[in-house]
Amino acid sequence: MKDEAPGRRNPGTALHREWFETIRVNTPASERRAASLPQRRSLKKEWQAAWLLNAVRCIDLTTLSGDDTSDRVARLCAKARQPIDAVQLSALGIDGLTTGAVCVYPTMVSAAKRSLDGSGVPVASVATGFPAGLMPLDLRLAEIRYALDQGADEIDIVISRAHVLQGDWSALYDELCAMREACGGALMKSILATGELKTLENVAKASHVAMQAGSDFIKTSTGKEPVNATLPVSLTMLRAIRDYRDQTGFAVGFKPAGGLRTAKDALNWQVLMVEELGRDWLRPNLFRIGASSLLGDIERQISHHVTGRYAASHRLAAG
Ligand SMILES: O=C[C@H](O)COP(=O)(O)O
Repeated sequence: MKDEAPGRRNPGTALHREWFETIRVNTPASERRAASLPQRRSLKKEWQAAWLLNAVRCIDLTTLSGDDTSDRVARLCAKARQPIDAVQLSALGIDGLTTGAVCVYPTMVSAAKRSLDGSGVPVASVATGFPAGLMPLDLRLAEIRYALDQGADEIDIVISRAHVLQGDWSALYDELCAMREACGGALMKSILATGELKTLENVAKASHVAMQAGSDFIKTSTGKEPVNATLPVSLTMLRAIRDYRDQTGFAVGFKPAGGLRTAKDALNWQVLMVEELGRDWLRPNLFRIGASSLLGDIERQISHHVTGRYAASHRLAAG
């Protein structure tokens, strides 16, 4: 796999409709497969803690609220630097654990960069008219450039759902290529907003176009759609990632986001990754979990693993 270099970028390809035009997705079969996951791998207790710690290092710790302030972002960044209590980590023989990134609105990037200075934790910014993306393209591209000027290391863009719903794959591809170019050296994660794409076939096709246009990650949702990340949608996207790897040799990352709140979710998504793509994908350069409130439950489970009891929520470091 060509994914070892830290700054790896997906070079993309020309638009190859033949890679996706005939795709058919058996929705009931995908749903059955997703539903069977929790039973497929019963993780032993001692391994659960390791899987949960791995989930932590893959979290894009997120705040995307209308009432965000630089103080809230600073608290979030403090959590990103030290997501799990140091005493508990040392009981597990680990030190230096951080989240994968923090994810904020463009106007919060500079506050996040200040708070994360020297930590090595990247700052991801949403852009392109997040969450709906219904702005003229030049303004969406200008927003990417603004976020980069503020210091963003990664850009989470949203696609135009209308292009997918109308089957206008050239328009989607061209728009994404323009965004990819505007991202320069920053990683581009493309949010498909799958809850608004109507069918799993559309999800599969949009995934292919996003990767062909050079997305470094494909991401399920903004967290603002009525339906956000689900296991059947994720299964469809992972199979598209596998196809793209088979066609090009390039490993694109995956980011489920929106509604992941429990340690069980973190385990289920990792099991899905391993079963569909293999263990190589379970690291931050190929797997991120976009979540605003998942860390609290993981902390509770880690605390229980170390001490044998659940800590009161005010004793945990997660906000
Ligand atoms: O990209 C991340 C999502 O906006 C987070 O969604 P969430 O608040 O449901 O965890």
